[in-house]
Amino acid sequence: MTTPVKVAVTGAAGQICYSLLFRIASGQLLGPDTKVQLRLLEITPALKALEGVVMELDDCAFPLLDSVEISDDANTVFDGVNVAMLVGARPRGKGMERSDLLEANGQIFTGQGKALNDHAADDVRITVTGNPANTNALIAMHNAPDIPTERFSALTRLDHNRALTQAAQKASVSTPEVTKMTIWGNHSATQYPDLFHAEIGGRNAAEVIGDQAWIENDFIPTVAQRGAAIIEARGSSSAASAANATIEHTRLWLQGTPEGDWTSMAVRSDGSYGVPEGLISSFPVTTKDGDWEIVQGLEIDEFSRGRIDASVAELTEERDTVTEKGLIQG
Ligand SMILES: NC(=O)C1=CN([C@@H]2O[C@H](COP(=O)(O)OP(=O)(O)OC[C@H]3O[C@@H](n4cnc5c(N)ncnc54)[C@H](O)[C@@H]3O)[C@@H](O)[C@H]2O)C=CC1
Ligand SMILES: O=C([O-])CC(=O)C(=O)O
Repeated sequence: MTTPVKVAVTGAAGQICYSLLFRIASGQLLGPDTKVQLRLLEITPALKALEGVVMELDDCAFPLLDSVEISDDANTVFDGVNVAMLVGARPRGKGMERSDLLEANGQIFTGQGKALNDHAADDVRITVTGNPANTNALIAMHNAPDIPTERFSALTRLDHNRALTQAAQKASVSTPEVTKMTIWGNHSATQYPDLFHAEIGGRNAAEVIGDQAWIENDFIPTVAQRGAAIIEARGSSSAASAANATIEHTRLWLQGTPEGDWTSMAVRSDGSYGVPEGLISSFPVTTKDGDWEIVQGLEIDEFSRGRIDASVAELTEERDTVTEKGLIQG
């Protein structure tokens, strides 16, 4: 057994966390040899519900769960944490876009950025799931000047997984046959799920599928609108699949992407692929030992260029909005 890892999770009494916490505690994030200390943040009115969740965690008698602490104070929860999963934020309802949540949620990430800056462990790795995830991560990053910017990320692995399944079903293969999937841009309706650099059974995925109309009129909108379709069907937003993706995103970041494959992760742009430096945008990323690198050298044709630019334009607008609101300094 190695030293226990301190994992902070916000929004711990919410829907996503009702799946996420149990999977972390059972070892699915850090593996079978690492104990976990859970640090759970909620707003004061939700602490009672969170106590109930903690009772249930106790009742699982997870061998790897070393301790659980709860609080409504971010400074306490983030003290010494190695991993922070920022899930706590209001979800959208029917007919809303995720960016409509900036007003309600943006502020949360100024305070949490500052608290992480002042209290997290030196090796902290931070993932934002709460929407609008890219711009919330940008806000947290700007409010944590002492934390290296590469420690901040936002979740697009859920979109990546959605794209894997749509492609696998179309090609009548199982999901592990689909590799090198990329989600570019924003976790929003403008995101660009890219089949042109993906592979199916080691061959170019777009060529294997051989149906440009399906890619444009079916695949891309289905993946990009999947969150809304789930809200329409379930009456509330995806929870178990979001928890699954949050685990997978962080596990891959800590343990590394498999040889010959990559993941999608929204990280601070260094200007790669013409994405303005400083935006938190989704890229194809390889990871190793807790570090990530944007995959370089992919050729971007006119179709992909237009899609990436449209999503990045939206991210730029969101950044301008939060700058105007004073949530980040321009
Ligand atoms: N990036 C992604 O792929 C996905 C993101 N989401 C987003 O994740 C967020 C959470 O979704 P759910 O768990 O379904 O929502 P939920 O409403 O069930 O839970 C959110 C929880 O966050 C708590 N919370 C609110 N403000 C907080 C604060 N300042 N500090 C700590 N906790 C706070 C609330 O009390 C609530 O318990 C939403 O913004 C949703 O849109 C959901 C699915 C996928
Ligand atoms: O659509 C939503 O609001 C929740 C979410 O981000 C997703 O399911 O991708």
